[in-house]
Amino acid sequence: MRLILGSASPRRKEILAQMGLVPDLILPPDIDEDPRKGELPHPYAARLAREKALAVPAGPEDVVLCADTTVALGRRILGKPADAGEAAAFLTLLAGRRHEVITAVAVRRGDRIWARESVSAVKVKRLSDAELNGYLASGEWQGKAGGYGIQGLAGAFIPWISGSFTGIMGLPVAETAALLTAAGWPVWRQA
Ligand SMILES: Cc1cn([C@H]2C[C@H](O)[C@@H](COP(=O)(O)OP(=O)(O)OP(=O)(O)O)O2)c(=O)[nH]c1=O
Repeated sequence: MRLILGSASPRRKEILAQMGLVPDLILPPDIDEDPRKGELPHPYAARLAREKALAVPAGPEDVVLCADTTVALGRRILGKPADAGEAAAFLTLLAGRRHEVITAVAVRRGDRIWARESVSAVKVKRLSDAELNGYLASGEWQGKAGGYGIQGLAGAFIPWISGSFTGIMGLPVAETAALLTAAGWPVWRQA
């Protein structure tokens, strides 16, 4: 039995380490992440996490862990910005209001899949041009849903959250521990 992290996200590897877990293998899935026409943020995140878990090649006893983090502004899905212009547009949309961050986690062992969602509310303060431009210049928006990472410089833009900090970062520890345990992975053995 091996633990396979199906993710290219360095944050997910770090958060697993925080849980005392080191994956035997990291195999990032390659799936189409485009939302379907009219697809809402919650079903989208849940679908992607499952599709990622199914796309990772694994033996029947291996435990595969995948997740998807989606920023939702009402019915709108904000994914990873393609470039600085899109990151600026996302941050401008998010500034001065609350949004949701959904991280869906899926664990697969053989044909069985266990899945859960972590939902957090995040408030972003109003942003000055200096803040926005400074953040864009940092490049930290790259590869992050909604164009920001709460764990980095953008933490200064976020006065309030309700939910799970690790969920916003990409892997909610409580839900992940529960799913791994359900799938038979001994979460506390290595602690
Ligand atoms: C909102 C937010 C997202 N993120 C990151 C977590 C995820 O890596 C990324 C969302 O993209 P995902 O598609 O969930 O994950 P990924 O493409 O990085 O990796 P993989 O699909 O291989 O698992 O955004 C932060 O690091 N901090 C934040 O505050």
